[in-house]
Amino acid sequence: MTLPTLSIRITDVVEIILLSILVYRVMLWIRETRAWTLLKGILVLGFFVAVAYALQMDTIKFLVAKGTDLALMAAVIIFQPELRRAMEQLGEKRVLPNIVPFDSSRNVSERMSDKTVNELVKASVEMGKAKTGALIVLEQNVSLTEYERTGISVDAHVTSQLLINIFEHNTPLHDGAVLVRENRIVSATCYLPLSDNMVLSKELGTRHRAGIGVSEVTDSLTIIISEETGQISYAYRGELSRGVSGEELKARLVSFQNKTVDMKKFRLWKGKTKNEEKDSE
Ligand SMILES: Nc1ncnc2c1ncn2[C@@H]1O[C@H](COP(=O)(O)OP(=O)(O)OP(=O)(O)O)[C@@H](O)[C@H]1O
Repeated sequence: MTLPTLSIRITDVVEIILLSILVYRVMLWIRETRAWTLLKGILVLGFFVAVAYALQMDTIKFLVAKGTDLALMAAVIIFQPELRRAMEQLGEKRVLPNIVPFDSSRNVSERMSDKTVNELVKASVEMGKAKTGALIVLEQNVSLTEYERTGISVDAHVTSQLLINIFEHNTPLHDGAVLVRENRIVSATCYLPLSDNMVLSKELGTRHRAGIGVSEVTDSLTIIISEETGQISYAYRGELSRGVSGEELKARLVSFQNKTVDMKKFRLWKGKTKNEEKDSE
């Protein structure tokens, strides 16, 4: 008996590596999202289907054959937010933008200036002391344009006075969230997606849920000031850090600021953005 000769080309090896990375990334994604629970359900269902196939149960086999396409479509609809987030994360990995330099999501992010960090901290501490409720979202690589559209356009430098004024009770702009891009307040009264995380403390109302919600679906950092307690909190990647001090907030903002340092280098050859021009004026 002659054994078949195996000819492995270099492209086969590359293909195996790429597929392994893809499977690994998909598994990580499943682990981090609601899809994990679904996967466990599918595994149980898969076991029963396998039994049905082994025992030649024709009706079940017929239903499975007809229902697979429908189930795939339903999964895409149900997991639309997670799939969208996964695609956005792929864009954030700085693989595509280096190949496709006109990727618009890159244009909106820049390292915040030290002045902006100080103004944000000052405003948060003062609003905390006065128990003025506030919700401030700081954009990073994922564009917040879709939430910006739900609010009133502002376009002004970040200053503590302006932030305090915006969130002042019974003023037209105090409700909802303020969005900050680079060193500017771009919009106020914005409506954010609420987090549906069941594990969150029942004490947390809609302001906190909205702050966490936007941090789950984007890479933004949200500062939340509680109207009830005056506590300063921040949310990042769905995690809430509650009751932080001014110093702690500042440290967090400084590390947030440093995350995008290399964006400047990237944009040296692209010229100044609209806001950079305004800021340098
Ligand atoms: N989806 C949303 N997007 C943006 N802002 C929201 C959203 N939902 C609620 N808010 C803001 O939160 C305010 C209500 O806060 P609520 O008291 O329910 O929350 P909370 O988390 O308990 O905060 P606090 O500790 O300040 O009371 C609203 O007046 C509004 O300004």
